[in-house]
Order: sequence, then structure tokens, then C-alpha cells
Amino acid sequence: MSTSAPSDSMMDRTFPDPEGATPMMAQFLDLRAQAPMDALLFYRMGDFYELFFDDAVRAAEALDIALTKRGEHQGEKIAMCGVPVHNAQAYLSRLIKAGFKVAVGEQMEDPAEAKKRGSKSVVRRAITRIVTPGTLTEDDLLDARQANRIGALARLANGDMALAWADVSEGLFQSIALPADALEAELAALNPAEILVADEDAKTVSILCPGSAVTARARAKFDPASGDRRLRQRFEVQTLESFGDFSKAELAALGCLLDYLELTQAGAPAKLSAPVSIAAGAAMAIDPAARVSLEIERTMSGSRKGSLIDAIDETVTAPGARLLAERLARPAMDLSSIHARLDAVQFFLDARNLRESVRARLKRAGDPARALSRLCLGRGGPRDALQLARALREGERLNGDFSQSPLSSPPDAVARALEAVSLAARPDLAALVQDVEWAMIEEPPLLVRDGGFVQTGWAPDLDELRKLRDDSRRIVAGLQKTYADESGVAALKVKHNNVLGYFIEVSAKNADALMGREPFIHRQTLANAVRFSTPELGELEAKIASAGDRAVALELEIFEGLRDRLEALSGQVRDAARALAELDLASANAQWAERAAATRPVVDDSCVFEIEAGRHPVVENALRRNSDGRFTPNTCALDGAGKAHARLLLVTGPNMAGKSTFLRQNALIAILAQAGLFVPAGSARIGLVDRLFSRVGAADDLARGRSTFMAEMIETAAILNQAGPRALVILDEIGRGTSTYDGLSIAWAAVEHLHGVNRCRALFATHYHELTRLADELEACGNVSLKAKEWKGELVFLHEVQPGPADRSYGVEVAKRAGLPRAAVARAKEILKRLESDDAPASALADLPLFSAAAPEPEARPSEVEDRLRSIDPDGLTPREAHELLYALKTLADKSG
Ligand SMILES: Nc1ncnc2c1ncn2[C@@H]1O[C@H](COP(=O)(O)OP(=O)(O)OP(=O)(O)O)[C@@H](O)[C@H]1O
Repeated sequence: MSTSAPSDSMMDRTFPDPEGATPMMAQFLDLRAQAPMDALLFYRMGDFYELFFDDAVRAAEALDIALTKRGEHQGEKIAMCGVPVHNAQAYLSRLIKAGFKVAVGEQMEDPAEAKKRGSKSVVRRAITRIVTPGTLTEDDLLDARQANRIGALARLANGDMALAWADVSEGLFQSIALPADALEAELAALNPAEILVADEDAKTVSILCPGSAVTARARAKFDPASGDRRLRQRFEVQTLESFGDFSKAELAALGCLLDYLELTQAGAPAKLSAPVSIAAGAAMAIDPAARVSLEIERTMSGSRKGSLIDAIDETVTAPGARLLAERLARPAMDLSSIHARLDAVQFFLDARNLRESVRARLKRAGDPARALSRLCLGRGGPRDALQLARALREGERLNGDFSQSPLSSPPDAVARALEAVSLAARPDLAALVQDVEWAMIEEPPLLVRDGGFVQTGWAPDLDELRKLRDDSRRIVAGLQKTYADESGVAALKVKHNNVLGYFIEVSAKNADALMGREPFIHRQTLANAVRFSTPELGELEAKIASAGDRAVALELEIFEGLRDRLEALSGQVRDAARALAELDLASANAQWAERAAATRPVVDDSCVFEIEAGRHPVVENALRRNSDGRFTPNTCALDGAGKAHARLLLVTGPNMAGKSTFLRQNALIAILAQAGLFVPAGSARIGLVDRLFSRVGAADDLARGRSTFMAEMIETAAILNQAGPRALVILDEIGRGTSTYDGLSIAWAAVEHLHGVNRCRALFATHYHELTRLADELEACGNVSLKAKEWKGELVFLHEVQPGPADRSYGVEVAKRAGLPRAAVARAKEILKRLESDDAPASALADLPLFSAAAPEPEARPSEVEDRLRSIDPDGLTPREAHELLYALKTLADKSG
């Protein structure tokens, strides 16, 4: 989602002043002045949201709806467009996706109320919400399996930085103080839908976060002291110390974020958990290039299909899937939590029956965290409340399943999650769940507005009103027969509409039978029908309407009561929702481990990286799907200390032999292991990796005006400057985008630097065979290569990693496989032979005759005359044009002649 397009030009807009405006237009302009300039204003008028002036022009274009005019203001017609309220969500969604924000101006009173103040008075309206990409809660505006984060980046005058973020749909509220070199990695991990920055940082951040809507805020909004005050007020504490130790920059970022959330929710602020400060270094830092090239959450082309997460995700709930994404975005650095998560997966792998019952129960649990947020924001309906109760009920049943299981007690992480979903330990919540389940019908409506969701038997008063309403309706239905008998018009019908209420309708030819006769009162004559009312129908109408209204009001009251109780227990509900997601993720990873023969990694504080029979889950899946044979597992052994194994391995081998796959699979295994998940390998031992760098696959970074080579060098520079001894570095063919000698020298120097200065674990794939000599000179540098062999003149890749360097590169054979014309392949072989036979390649090239024996056969190409002839449409030519064309063709033929 990119918002830069609309929002850039939105800030420069102006709206007319209210001088001489009609009362309604004056009210519109007043609301318009209150709404942020970068938002469109939806102005509620009955069943429509109307947009005026520049808002209307932009919305009509973005939504492809009619732009009309309505009255005049200061002598100019007012542009207008509108969207129906009942369908507003769909339009909102399109506008948000197109990068707009929308301020919603609602009617705050019944039009009848306004009339009481005088016939000219305008219905009171107020902005109740500003819909922005980062503050959505509605299911149909959100991706169920993806978190929706809003971030705020504070940069203080002394250079200190912090990032704060919230997930309004889940209530999460966190911050982290950032060293400058961690900014890019943190932003990439967060991947916010919207990010708030000070005006002057907006440009830079929109480059760093190309997928996020960047909202510029005044620098004054990032003030640590007012942030501190705002937070204390909001969370009703004297000091924030009990929540953690926040840096000034964190207070500035959290404060700005809270201010914006309050602004956008217009006085009904999102229910947020108390802020949590995340320690810098608590997660493995993954640089943005690595995140993209490893295709963790989505592929380079942007789809989830084909990504790591898509290959391993076996979760059965959306919150479980979001938790998986969160774990992969921030693999942990804390050994005890990694081990606890792995214990949970191991438990579910062993306890197959329990795993199945957990998964079956969770499938019914839905998305309680998002339902709770909607309810707390006053946007939730009966369906949300019931879904939430059902989720909590399933949690309770899970406790029952576990207590009946003959297995030994579950590991800590599972036991804690079970405790968090135990209703037995929470009597208030248990009572509430029971009440919601009782009060609601089996399939309640989405919205609370029209009632009809409270179960018969729950509230006697409600039943009474409904009975009154239904009895009256039955009497009305009975009256049709009575009136037909009385009037002798068998075809007489009792009908209902909003203008007349209940009425009698007869055809024009039967009207005389009722006209002027008691109790019938003539009301309307239409072309084919005549309508009558009776006092009795009028009375029943009033009774039904008032009983119906009172019944709906009572249902709303019941709903509000349940909602208030849920809100009061929101902390417990949120913990339970999180625990259900934990159970989903652990059991899902066990499910995947069983299917994909993944194993439990050993993660410790050593510096080794020992993967035996490792696989790339995505490539393996693709091979299986296309029946392209089996994935060849490969072993990788590194040791940061340079003792047990090499610290840096040079990986050589032909193109297409599997070098990039080998590099990537090892990086992915490190991420999975520290995320607390099983890994696709025979066995794995991983000493904690604090930073993962990867430069695999060249890509232009046109947004930043960088060529492929420049982008590659910037990323390589970042690695050489930042990688510490705990880092894992994956480098693929650096130096390729420049001349051979330049490239080779850069690659050479990079290997030496990584080996001697960074002293980190590294895999370095290269086409420069000269580099493999470095293994003899550097004490902790080794060679591995991917096997290939020639068989009956064809190249066969074995995809097998073996010790030692590759003997040659086979590039020309790969080109042949790719379909390079035969003549070009022959020519390439010829050139290669010369180059390989000579020590000085430049002179070898100079010797090569420009048109050698292997000169390519000219390929038959259509002549210019033929091309021209093909482009002619004979039926479309006038005789004169045809004549001229004939001459033109003749000239062409003579020229090429
Ligand atoms: N271990 C493996 N087992 C089976 N097939 C593999 C394996 N590794 C790679 N392949 C197959 O080979 C293809 C090419 O792999 P990869 O891109 O890793 O080669 P490469 O050596 O990096 O090539 P280049 O040097 O051209 O970038 C993959 O798409 C996959 O189909």
C-alpha cells in the first residue's frame, strides 16, 4: 500500500471560507476545518455519506463514481459525490487502499430532534473517527493473517532515536530505543501499515518504508515531556516506571503515537495494553536486504505464495498465523524463551492426539483479539461477542482435554498457555462467557442496530415486548379476512409501507365496496388500486411499532451490559487470546515438522553453525509439486572461533548448481531455529546469531536511484562495517556487476575483511575461481563446491555440496541449456578456449578475429518490404492511398535490392 501519491498533494488544498454559506454548508466547512487536510471528509446525510468540493473531485476519481453538483457557494457550483451508508465499508476500503485517509462526520442526533429547534436548524454532526491504514479494526479492511501495525519514529535533537508501535486491532503497544545502525532492520521487522514521523523526516522514511503510508506530524508532537504526561494520564499512573524503563526518545515516540490514536478515534481511544519497552538486541537483527532476498513473508514479487511462511504455515487460526509472522520477523536472542518454544513444539509432535484436539478446537475459536478490540471501540456487534465467548469456551475445553490425557504434564510454555485460557481460574470471566452464550442466538447478526440477536428466554421483558409485537402482527393478518368478509371483496389485502403504515388495498373496480363505509377511511387512489385505513389498523400499527422499538432498545441495553463486562475483563481476554495463538503456533509447527521431517535444533551460546542434511523448504516444495525430482540435502559446518570448522566457506560451482539455494537455506534455518521452530534438516546446532546479513541476488534499487552494482556495494559496505563475531553473513557473487578485475579485487578484499576483521560466520558464493586460493592462505577459510558432471555431452547437476573448490564453471553449458542460439554457444566456447589457454586474457581477446570460422549463420529475418506488407489493412485504404503505397513499396524494394 502506498499513500504517497494522494497525500503529497492533499496538504496543499484549500476549501472556501464559510462567508455566505447555507447553514448546512457552513456546518460542513466547519467540520472540514477540523478534519486533517490529508483526509477526505465523509459527511453523513441520512442514508448517504456525501463529499463536497475537492474531496468530491478526488473521491469520485478514485472510486470511479459520478461527480455531480449541488447548489452554489459564493457564486460557484459545489462539486459533490456520495456513497450509500450501507455499503460505505467497501468504498472506505478502496479509498484506504488507494492511499487516502477518511474522516467520518456522523449525525449526532435524530433529524426529528433538530426540527424541534426550528425548521431551518441543521442536524448536529461531529467527526467520530479518522480512518487511516494503521488504525483499522474491521475484518473486511484487514488481512486476517497479517498484523496491522502503526509506528512512530522519534528522532531527538541530540540524535537519540526510538520507534514505538501499536496494533489497534489487538491492543499491542510497544517501543524500542534504537542505535542509528539498527533503524533499517527494525523498520523492516515492523513493516508498519502506517508510520508517523516528524515533517522533516517524511521523505527519508518513505524511502526506507516503501510499503507504508507515511504520515507527517509536527515536530512538537514528538516531545518527551508531553509524551510522558500523556502516557501517565492515559494509563492512570503516577510514574511509568512500573511499565519499564523508557528512554526520552521512546517517550516521544509513544506520546506522539498515542496522540494520533486519540485524534483518529475521536475521543473513543483504542484499548491498548500498557506500553512495553523492548530491549535493543532482544531479537536477531535481519537487515532489510536479507529480509527481502530470503523471501520470508513474501516473495520478491510481493506474493505470500512461494515465501517461507507460506511453505511452513500450518496454523488453523488467523492469530496463530500472525504470531508465526511475528516470530519470523524477530527471531529471539534469549535462549530460555527459544528453548521453551521448542519444548512446546516437541510436546505436540510427541502428543499427536492432543495436537489434533487442540487444532480441531482452535478452528472454532476465530479471532478473539480483533473481536475484543472492535467491541472495546464500540464497533463490535453480537457476532463478535459470541465469537469471543466461543473462543474462551474452547480454551476451557482444551484444559479438559489435557487433564484427561494420560501423558505426563506439558512443558512450561504449554502449561502457561493452558492456565491463561482456564475459565475455572477466572470465575467472572466464566460467568460472562456463560451469559453471552446463553443470551445470544446461534447465528447472531453482525450489527447490533436492528436487534434480533437475544435468545428467547434470556430476558422476560424482551419476550413480553416481542410477544406484543408478534401478537399484534397476527391480529393484523387476521384482520385481512375479517375486512374481506365485511366488504365482500375477497381479493382485499392488508399491506404495509413506511408512509401509510398498515393499510387495506383493493383494486379500483372493488373500491366502491369500501368507499364511505365504516370503518374504512379512504387514504389514496392510485392508477389500479385504492387504499384505505381503519382506526383499528392504526392502533395496532402504533402498538407494533412501539413494542418493536422498545424491544430493540432493550436488546441494545442487554448488549451494552455484556460489552461493558467484557471490556472490564479485557486484560484477561487478551491474555487468553494470545495463549490460544501460542497453542496454535506450537501445534502447527509440530504438524509441519511431522509432514516435512523437520527436527529440533540445538540452540546454544557457542559460535558454531552445524547443519547436517539441511533443506530449503520452499525449493523442496516446488520440486515436489512439479515432480522435478527430490531435493538433495546438504551439510554446512561453520565455527565462528575457527576451530572445529572454517569460519568462512567459499562456495563455488556451476551456475544453476544450487549455490544460492544452499546459502539461503542455511540463513532460513538460523531464523527458524531462533524463532523457536523446528528446522528442515537432519540435525542442527546453532550458536546464537545476533545479526543476519544476506546479499543474495542482485536487484536495482531504483527508488533510491541506485544501480544494481551501487546497491550491491552499499549492502556489502553495511555488512563489512556492521557484522560482529556473532553475525551470520551470506554473500552471493559480489562484484559481478563490474569489470572482471574490479569485481575480483572487491570480492577478494571482502573475504579477507570478513575473515580477519569481522570474524563472523560466513558463506561466500563466487564465480571467481581465483578466490578459492584464499583457503590456503587464510587459517579459518575453507572451500566447498556444488557437484556437477558431464554425461553424454550434457551437464548434470547433482546439487550436492562437497569439500574443495569446483574445477570449472560450466557457464557456457548452462547458457546452452537456457536456449542461447547454437552459433552463439559455439562462439562462446571458442572465446573461452582462448581465454583459458592464455595467461593474459586481454591479449587473447585482441587475437580473436572479429569474424572467426564460427561466424554465426545469419538468421532469416523478414525484409522491410515484407514488414510493410504485413502492416497493411487493404480494406482500409482509399484508391489513392493504395496507389501511393505501391510506389513506396517499389522504392523500398529497389533500395534493398
Ligand atoms: N539441493 C538441491 N536439490 C535439488 N535441487 C536443487 C538444489 N539446490 C538447487 N536446486 C535446483 O537448482 C535450481 C538453481 O539453484 P540456484 O539458484 O541455487 O543455483 P545457483 O548455483 O545459485 O545458480 P546461479 O549461479 O546461476 O545463481 C533451483 O531452482 C532448484 O530447482
